[in-house]
Amino acid sequence: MARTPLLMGNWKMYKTVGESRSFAESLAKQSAALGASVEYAVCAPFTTLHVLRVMLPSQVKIGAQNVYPEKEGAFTGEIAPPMLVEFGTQYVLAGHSERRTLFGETDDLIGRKVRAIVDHGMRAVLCVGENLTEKESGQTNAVVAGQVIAGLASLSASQVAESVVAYEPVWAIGSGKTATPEDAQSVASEIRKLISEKYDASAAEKVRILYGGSVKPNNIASFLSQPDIDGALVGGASLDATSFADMAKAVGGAQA
Ligand SMILES: O=C[C@H](O)COP(=O)(O)O
Repeated sequence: MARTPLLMGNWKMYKTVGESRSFAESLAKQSAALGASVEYAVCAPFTTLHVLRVMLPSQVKIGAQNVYPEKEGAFTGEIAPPMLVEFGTQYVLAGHSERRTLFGETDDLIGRKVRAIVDHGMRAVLCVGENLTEKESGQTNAVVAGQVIAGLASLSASQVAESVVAYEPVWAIGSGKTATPEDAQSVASEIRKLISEKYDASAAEKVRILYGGSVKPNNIASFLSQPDIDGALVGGASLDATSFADMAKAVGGAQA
């Protein structure tokens, strides 16, 4: 069964409402690049979700970068799943390395976020990846496996099948360095094998695995052409509409 490729931008803490409007207008002019066989999404700051939902080409889904795992309550500064649903949010990132390292998010909290995202009918994008020290000491697969198991722990096999895992080596994020497509494929293949063992073959076959870390228009196809890599989670290169459209064209080509 073929998995639908997913090109997902993560805008991080970039773009005001005005800048988001300009992005949407520019991408709308280039919407011919958005082929029907690929799924597109932008994970944007909360303040821009409404304008993006209204203005982005309809092929591009709305994603959020974070959520708090409670329906409502006295959690100052946090955002609840129903608030995201109301904006038409379909994807939510959980466990991005910047959340893990800068904000101290633990595997336990990330697992609760994944559970809350799925419970509210959105799709979780569980981000995993090793840092440089872990890579250099040969721990990549062990670190990634631990994060995958903990992040998905509360989901059933059919819920895992509908979720997304983004493999993002921490040392490749925003650094201009990427994993080689072969190394990224090797980790993606290990993730799929692990999901088959922990859940079932159907979940492993259906779950989409993305690569992230310094993906650009000129290298995205080399990742998407790997058998276990189903898309990309793109930071910096997703901020410019023409760059996003160029990646969309490259993804279409890689899957053709
Ligand atoms: O979520 C996206 C990743 O952090 C990758 O960011 P980057 O494409 O700027 O390296």
